[in-house]
Amino acid sequence: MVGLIYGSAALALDSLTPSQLAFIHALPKAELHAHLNGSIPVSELREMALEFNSRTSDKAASDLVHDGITKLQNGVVLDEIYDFFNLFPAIYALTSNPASLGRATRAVLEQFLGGSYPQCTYLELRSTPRETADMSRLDYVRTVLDEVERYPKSRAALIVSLDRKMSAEVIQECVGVASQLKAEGRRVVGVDLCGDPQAGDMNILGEHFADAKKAGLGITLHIAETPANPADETIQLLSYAPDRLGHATFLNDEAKAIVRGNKTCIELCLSSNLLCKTVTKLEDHHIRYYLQHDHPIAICTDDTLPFRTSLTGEYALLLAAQPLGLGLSEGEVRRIAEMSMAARFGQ
Ligand SMILES: CNc1ncnc2c1ncn2[C@@H]1O[C@H](COP(=O)(O)O)[C@@H](O)[C@H]1O
Repeated sequence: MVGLIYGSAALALDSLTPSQLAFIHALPKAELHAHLNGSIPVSELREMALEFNSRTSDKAASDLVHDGITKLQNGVVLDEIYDFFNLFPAIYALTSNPASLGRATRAVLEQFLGGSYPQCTYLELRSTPRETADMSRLDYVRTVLDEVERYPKSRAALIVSLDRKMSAEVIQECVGVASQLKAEGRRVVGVDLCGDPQAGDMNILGEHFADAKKAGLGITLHIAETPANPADETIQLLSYAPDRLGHATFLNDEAKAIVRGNKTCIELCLSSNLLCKTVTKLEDHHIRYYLQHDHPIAICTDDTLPFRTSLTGEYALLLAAQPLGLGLSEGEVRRIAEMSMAARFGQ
C-alpha cells in the first residue's frame, strides 16, 4: 500500500518520467529514520479513531482524538518545528495498549515493505517505549518486535528511541530493555535520541550510550535539528561516538570537521525539514554540503503521517529536475541509495 502524498514530494514525483519512476522503484534502498507513531497511514489511524470514540465515554479524550485526526487528515501546517510535537497526544491515545500498538505497527510495516513496489528494501523502524495503564515499556518493545519479526531479518529491524525529556532512570530502563531483548536474540539493532530539540539534559546520557554500545547496539542521535541547539550541546552529543546522526542541520565548522573525520552517516529528511521550516527551500538544504564532500547520507521520511510523504517521494525530490527537485543524475541517486544500505545497523 502506498499512502497518498502531497506537497513538494508529490510534485517532484508527478514530474518524473515512467523510466525515472521505474529506476527509483528498482533501487535497493534502506529507510533508516522512520518514527513508528509518526508513520501510521492516515486511513488506519482514522479507523482506529472511530473505534476509539465509539468505545470511550471520556469526552476530553474523544475530543483530543477527533481534533488531532481531523488536523492530520486535512494536512498539518506548522509555523515552526515545536508545533510538530503537539500532534502526538492524539496519536498516542490510539496506540496505548498492546493490541492497538501492534495493529499500528503492522500498518506501518506494510506501508514501507508491502505492495508491488515496496518503498524500501529494508526498514529500520524506531519507536519510544511508552508505559501506559495497559503495558510496561518492556511490553511495548516486545509488541513492536513481534510485528517487525514477521518480516525476514534482511527487511526489518527496530531501534529503541530515547526521548530527550526522559529522566535518567527511564533512559536506563529503556537501554536495559533494548539490551535485554537483543541478548535474547530479538531484533533490536540500536538506540536513538529524539523528541523536542530543546528539552532535556544532555549531560546524563554518556553512561547510557556507553552501556548500549557494550550491548552491541548502534547509536543514532537527532542532533543540531534547530538553530536553537547550542554548539556545545552538539559537541557533547558527538563525544558519545554516535554511528549515525539525524538531521544535523545546524552543525558549525568544528562539528562538521568531527562528523566528516568520522564519516558518520547523516539521516536526511527533506520534506520534514521543509515543513518544520528548519530549511527554507530545497536548494538550500544541507544535503548539498554532504554531496559535495561525498559524505555518507541516507534519505529518509521521518514521519510520513504529518509530512504526507513516502520514501519514493523523497527519492523523487533527488531526481526531479530543478526547481521541483535537486536534479541529481541517476548515478548520484544510486550512490545515495547504496550509502543508505551501507549504514544499516542490522547487517
Ligand atoms: C521532526 N523531527 C523529529 N525530531 C525529533 N523527534 C521526533 C521527530 N519526529 C518524531 N519524533 C519523535 O518520535 C515520536 C513519535 O514516534 P514514536 O512514539 O517514538 O514511535 C515523537 O513523539 C517524537 O518524540
